[in-house]
Amino acid sequence: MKEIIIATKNKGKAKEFEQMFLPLGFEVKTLLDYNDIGDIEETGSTFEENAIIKAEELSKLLNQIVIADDSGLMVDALDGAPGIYSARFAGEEKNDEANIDKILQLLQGVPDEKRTARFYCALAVAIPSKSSQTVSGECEGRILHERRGSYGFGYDPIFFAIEKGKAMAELTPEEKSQISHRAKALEKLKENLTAIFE
Ligand SMILES: O=P(O)(O)OP(=O)(O)OP(=O)(O)OC[C@H]1O[C@@H](n2cnc3c(O)ncnc32)[C@H](O)[C@@H]1O
Ligand SMILES: [Mg+2]
Repeated sequence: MKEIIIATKNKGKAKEFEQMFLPLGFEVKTLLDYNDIGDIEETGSTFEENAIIKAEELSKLLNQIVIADDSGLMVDALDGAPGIYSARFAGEEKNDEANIDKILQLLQGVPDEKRTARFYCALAVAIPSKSSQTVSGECEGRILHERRGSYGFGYDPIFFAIEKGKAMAELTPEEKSQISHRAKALEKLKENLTAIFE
């Protein structure tokens, strides 16, 4: 099987990429398979910049085509926060549960109609000695008042996905990949980038 490398250390993302790339005939490798490679610092000011930083750094190291995902949650009542800081919203240790608690606390007393939010995903593709490309996808939703469901990862338990009428964490992997920000970005990648899929 062909192989595609994703510059991520996030287990939830890695699982989703495995499931989404399998039908395309790709086996996914991630930074979880290269444990001698350290953390790549996300110094950009947009999702796109951070995705490019991650993809290019690993692509240079391995001299291979690499995809990276920079994603996050944008809450309207918090002026778009946590945004690019989603992973470390409640502290450097990147704790999903603490991040969720912080969102719920900040939105205490905020009524449903003001709890609108979206997930955003930028995917960057770095190809050795070519310039990098990015695509993005979004998924509209609302922040719930409490956790629901046990699928997925990250902020999924408190994100009500409008298109499905359910919490993201109540969706099976197949259902999530019909509507997610990540799946939408990947769709565009398939259209735009024949180089990795030929
Ligand atoms: O940088 P890598 O190694 O890929 O892993 P990361 O977890 O640090 O990933 P990001 O920097 O892109 O931060 C993404 C944050 O947004 C959250 N997130 C992204 N996609 C999500 C999804 O599909 N469902 C729930 N939360 C998501 C995720 O939990 C993180 O807190
Ligand atoms: Mg990160």
